[in-house]
Amino acid sequence: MEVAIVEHDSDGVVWFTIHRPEKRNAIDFEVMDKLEETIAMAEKNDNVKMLVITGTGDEAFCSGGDLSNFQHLQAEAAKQMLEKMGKILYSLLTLPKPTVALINGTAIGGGCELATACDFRYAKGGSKIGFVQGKLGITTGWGGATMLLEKLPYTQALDILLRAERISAEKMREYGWVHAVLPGDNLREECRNLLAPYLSQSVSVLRAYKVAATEKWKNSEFQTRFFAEIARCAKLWGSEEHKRAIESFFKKS
Ligand SMILES: CC[C@H](C(=O)O)C(=O)SCCNC(=O)CCNC(=O)[C@H](O)C(C)(C)COP(=O)(O)OP(=O)(O)OC[C@H]1O[C@@H](n2cnc3c(N)ncnc32)[C@H](O)[C@@H]1OP(=O)(O)O
Repeated sequence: MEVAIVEHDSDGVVWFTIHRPEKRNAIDFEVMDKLEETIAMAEKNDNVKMLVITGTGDEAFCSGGDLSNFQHLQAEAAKQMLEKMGKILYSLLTLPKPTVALINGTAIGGGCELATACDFRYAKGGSKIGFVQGKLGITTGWGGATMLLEKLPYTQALDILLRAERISAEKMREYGWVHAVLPGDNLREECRNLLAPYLSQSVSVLRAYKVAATEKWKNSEFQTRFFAEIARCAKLWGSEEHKRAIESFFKKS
C-alpha cells in the first residue's frame, strides 16, 4: 500500500497525503523519501503553484516519527534519522512555492514539526496539536523548535514547547500557529477556498514572494541553530527517560 498519495490539481495545487492511517499517519523512512521527492518536484515544476500536506482519514494529521521503526535506533542511527528528516523539513521550509499543512486531525511530535515547516496551517476544528516531545524525554528532533521560535512570538513558542501538551486547534489559532480553523465537513473544499486568492497569481509571483520570505533562513547562522537542535535531540534520544516513555506508549497501545 502506498504510504503517501501525491495528486496534482489542474489549478496548480499538489496534494501530498500521508497514507498510514493504521499508525495515525506516522512518518517512516518511506514517507520521508516520498516527501523529499515531492518537494524537489514542486520546486522544479513550473506547473506547481502550491503544495498542501495532509493526512488520510479524520483521526490524525500525523503522529510524528514511526516509533515502531525508530524506537530501536541507537545514538548514531537516531542522529542520522533525525538529520534526514531535518534536511527534508528545511527544504520544505525554504521551498520557493507557498505551502499549507491541512490538519485533518491530531498532530503529535514530529507531525507538529512537519506542519510548522509549512507557511500556512489550516486545522479542522477540535484537532489536537501536541509538541509532546518533552514528555518523551526528548526535544523536537526535526528542527521544529527552531522553526517555531522563528514563526511565533518568543513567549508563545517557548510556552508551547515547555508545556509539551496537546493544545486545541482553537487555542493554537489564538497563538497564531493555526491560521484558519475549518468546520471539516468538506476539508479539501474549505482549504481550496482559502487558497483561491493565492492561486490567481502567476507561479512566478508566488515563487518570487516565497524566495523573499525565506531568504532570512538561507544562511549558515540559521542552519547551525536548526541542526544544533537536532544534535541535542539525538543526545537525549538514548536517555533512560526516552526509552521508558516509548515502552509505556507501546504498553498502552
Ligand atoms: C522521531 C522524532 C520525532 C520528533 O519529535 O522529532 C517524533 O515525532 S517522536 C514521536 C512522537 N509521537 C508520539 O509520541 C505519538 C504517539 N502516538 C499517540 O500519542 C497516539 O497514537 C495518537 C494521539 C497519535 C492517536 O491516539 P489514538 O488513541 O487515536 O490511537 P492509538 O494510540 O490507539 O494508535 C493507533 C495505532 O497507531 C499506532 N501509532 C500511533 N502513533 C504512532 C507512532 N508515532 N509510531 C508508531 N505507531 C503509532 C499505535 O501504536 C496503534 O497501533 P496498534 O497496532 O493499533 O496498537
